[in-house]
Order: sequence, then structure tokens, then C-alpha cells
Amino acid sequence: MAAATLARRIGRSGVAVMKFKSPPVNSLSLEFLTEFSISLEKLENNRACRGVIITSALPKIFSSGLDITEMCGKSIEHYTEFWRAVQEMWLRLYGSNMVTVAAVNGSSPAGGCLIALSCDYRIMAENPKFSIGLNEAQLGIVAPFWFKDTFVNVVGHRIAERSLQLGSLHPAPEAHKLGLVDELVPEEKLMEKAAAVMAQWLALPDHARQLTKTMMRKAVLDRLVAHREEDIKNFISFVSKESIQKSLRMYMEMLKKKKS
Ligand SMILES: CCCCCCCC/C=C\C=C\CC(=O)SCCNC(=O)CCNC(=O)[C@H](O)C(C)(C)COP(=O)(O)OP(=O)(O)OC[C@H]1O[C@@H](n2cnc3c(N)ncnc32)[C@H](O)[C@@H]1OP(=O)(O)O
Repeated sequence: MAAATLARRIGRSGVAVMKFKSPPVNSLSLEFLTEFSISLEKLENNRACRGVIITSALPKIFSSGLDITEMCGKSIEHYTEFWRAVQEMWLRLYGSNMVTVAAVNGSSPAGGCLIALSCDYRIMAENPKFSIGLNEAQLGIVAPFWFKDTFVNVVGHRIAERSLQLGSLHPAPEAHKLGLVDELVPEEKLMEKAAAVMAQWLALPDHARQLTKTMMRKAVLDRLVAHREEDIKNFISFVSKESIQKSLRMYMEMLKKKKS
């Protein structure tokens, strides 16, 4: 696959490093999501792999979230395939038996934030120009219940409610204060710190850690599994509305104008 180049390396420590590399902004296209899920599945099935560090190969951007062009002016069949791929990615990452550490080395709005939230631990570069959050409301769209559940499980109900309603993108220091990221480190120390955190988590017996993780996350995962088709239908009916299409088009235009 060409668009989403994901470098993987499993060291002697049993840790893979996955680097998003889909210029210009690592947006989560259907192709990217499919490749990401396949990569996770391969690592999950590799007994030599016990943990994965997820980061970006691009400067300043971890991931710009779902590829908005995948949600604009496409067919029902396309929306169905795209949303199933988004669900699949989350089910694999949030439900992973591996230790997952996000080394967030750039901005991470919406779907990018979901990826970080789905990991076991988040370390972010301490650059106030980098921001992270579920900003869907700013685009005139609504974060689905499982994005919300994942967010609540990290920061708690009150912070999630305020942040989601306002569609806030939190600069790194604020994200740390809110508990949205666990640690801030200078950018050049990010991978070193991620490896140290990984070693700490891998020092425990896998079975005890994995069963505990399942216990903590199962209810939220089961909720999407039980309502997967309904969630796809909701997405299609939401995104097919002309008012939503208009909001998405205006948002894309705003992004382009910002450049000129
Ligand atoms: C009732 C219940 C119903 C439930 C229904 C559920 C419905 C849920 C539906 C959807 C959920 C969506 C979640 C998402 O993830 S939406 C995506 C949100 N993402 C963003 O808001 C980020 C937008 N991008 C930016 O803010 C910036 O691009 C940034 C990432 C900060 C990088 O800035 P910069 O380095 O300055 O780069 P540019 O802005 O110049 O961007 C370069 C080009 O990339 C294009 N771009 C950027 N982001 C996206 C994206 N997410 N998708 C597609 N394309 C993107 C941008 O337009 C530039 O393109 P070009 O060079 O052609 O001008």
C-alpha cells in the first residue's frame, strides 16, 4: 500500500515502533486506516512483540484525524467502508493485548487524538504550539459515543463533557494539566522516554497486565461491538445530511484559506 507508510521495527526487547508517514498531515484515509489495522493485527499475532510505540515520522503533526475528504461527496457504500475501517482500527488498538504507548510529537486533533487516547500511556512533546483534543464540534460534527467513552475513561466525565461540547484543542501544557496526556518531555527526549515507560510496563507479567486491561476496557469495547451496524447507519445518515456536508466543505475551505 502506498499512502500510509508505517515503519515497523521489533527490537530484541519485543517492542515495535510504528511511525505514521502519510504526508502532508497523516490524515486517516481509508487506505491509511486499513494499513494501520493490518499492521496492528500482524504485531498482535507475533509472539515476539509485546509492545508498540506509536509516533509520527512527519514534523509537527502526529495525525490530523480522519481524512475529511473521505466524508465529503462520496457514496453510501464508501461511507460504509470508511466508517467500518475507523471502527476496526479503534477495536484493534483499544482492545490490544500489547502495551501501547503514544509518543505524540505534534498536533493531534479528533481522530488523531482518539489514537493517542486508545493507547495505555501518552507522552507528548512539550511544545505549546502542539495541540490535542476531540474538536469535532468545531467542524459542526459530533464525536461518536465510543470516541466519547474513550475520552471519558482517560480524563473523567466533567473534563470530557466541557472539552467535547467546546470542541477544544488543548495546547500540550493544558492537555497535561487535564490528564489528557500523561507526561510532557522535550521533543528530542520523546522516544527515549517512551522506551523507558514501555520497559516499566513490560516488567510485569503479561497475563496479569492483559487481564487487567481487558477488565478496564471491555464494557466500552463491547458496546461498539454490540451496536456496530447501528453506528454505521448513524454515521451515514449524519454525514449524508446536506447541512453536515456544507459544514465539512466550509471547514476544508477554511483550512485552505488559512494557508494563503
Ligand atoms: C447523533 C450522533 C451521530 C454520530 C455520527 C458520527 C459522526 C462523526 C463523524 C466524523 C468524525 C470525525 C473525526 C475527525 O477526525 S474529523 C477531522 C478533524 N481534523 C481536524 O480538524 C484537523 C484539520 N487540520 C488542521 O487543523 C491542520 O491541517 C493541522 C493538522 C494542524 C496541520 O496544519 P498545517 O501544518 O498548517 O497544514 P495545513 O493546514 O496547511 O494542511 C495541509 C494539507 O492537508 C489538508 N488537511 C489537513 N487536515 C486534513 C484532514 N483531517 N483531512 C483531509 N485533509 C486535511 C489541508 O487541507 C491541506 O491541504 P492542501 O495542501 O490541499 O491545501
